[in-house]
Amino acid sequence: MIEVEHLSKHFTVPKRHGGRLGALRTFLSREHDVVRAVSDVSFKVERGEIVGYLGPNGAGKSTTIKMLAGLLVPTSGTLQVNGVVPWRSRRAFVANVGVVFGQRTTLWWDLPVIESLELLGHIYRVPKPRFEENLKTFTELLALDGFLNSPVRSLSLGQRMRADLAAALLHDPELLFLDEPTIGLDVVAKERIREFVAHVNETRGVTVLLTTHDLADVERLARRVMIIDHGQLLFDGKLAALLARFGGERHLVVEFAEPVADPTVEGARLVSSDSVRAVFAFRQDVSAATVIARLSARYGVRDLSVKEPDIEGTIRAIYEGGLLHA
Ligand SMILES: Nc1ncnc2c1ncn2[C@@H]1O[C@H](COP(=O)(O)OP(=O)(O)OP(=O)(O)O)[C@@H](O)[C@H]1O
Repeated sequence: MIEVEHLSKHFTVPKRHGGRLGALRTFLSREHDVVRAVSDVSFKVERGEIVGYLGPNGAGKSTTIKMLAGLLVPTSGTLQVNGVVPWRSRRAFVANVGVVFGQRTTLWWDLPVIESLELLGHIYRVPKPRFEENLKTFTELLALDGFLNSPVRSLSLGQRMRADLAAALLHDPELLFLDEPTIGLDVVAKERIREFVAHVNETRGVTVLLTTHDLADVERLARRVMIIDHGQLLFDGKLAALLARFGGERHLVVEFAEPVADPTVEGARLVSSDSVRAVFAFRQDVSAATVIARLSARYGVRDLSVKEPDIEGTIRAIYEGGLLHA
């Protein structure tokens, strides 16, 4: 369904100068830096999968999604969605894809929700009976009826997100891009969105690529995760495999008082180290207090924290400790 090979996107930005008059020098200079937002990324997504696309801020997630959605042209590499190159055949492409950006709506701000949906039905040429059927289904599943006649600008964030989801799926796309679909929602509203996404995936076979910072979304929906950082794909596999590889142990993240080269401590293994920071992993049956005591006896420690091997902790440790770079 999605085939991405050696995909890269580089942006050229004015070189930033620091110091006194830095802003003026930045403004006047003709020098440029290259931001490698996405760098040599390859993956495939099969029909019917839900894949979590994760990474810290600025990792390259949105840039990848924008290329997949045909909104950005890659610098190099190839990309096909359903056999179509998105930015070359926008019309053929959008017919089969739905996109929901949590941060902004695709609906018309001043129109009642129902009119936005009808307008989209016309734009996508959804046959009338199919439109009515989908509207009925989504109204039930997403409980839209209380606000179908309200203008989008008057909706709560949760209501707007539900309306956006219905809008993205009205034309029966086979693929759905969800970019932070639960951002800013309360627990109940988040769960409703997750339930709906799981339902359309199960009953309609809709393939979903999900970008989120909320790992409960991933835990609930995605069996497979891809992790990107600094534009590079660091992990692609089952969530369970990621947790088995990095989650089986607890991690001790240490900040030393001074730079330490190759720190060691009995009972824990060094996962990564970078001047004053180091990450150690240790087994569940080893006491954290013992490892900490041994460490502080040997080195000056400014700060430390123990990370439990839950999904949240595991993935945060991966981002912070660069575990996958190791
Ligand atoms: N149009 C642009 N021009 C220049 N640089 C850009 C542009 N778009 C993105 N970047 C840079 O590319 C890198 C990747 O950005 P991107 O928005 O893809 O990250 P992200 O993983 O989606 O982050 P977030 O979780 O914060 O949304 C960042 O360094 C960003 O500043």
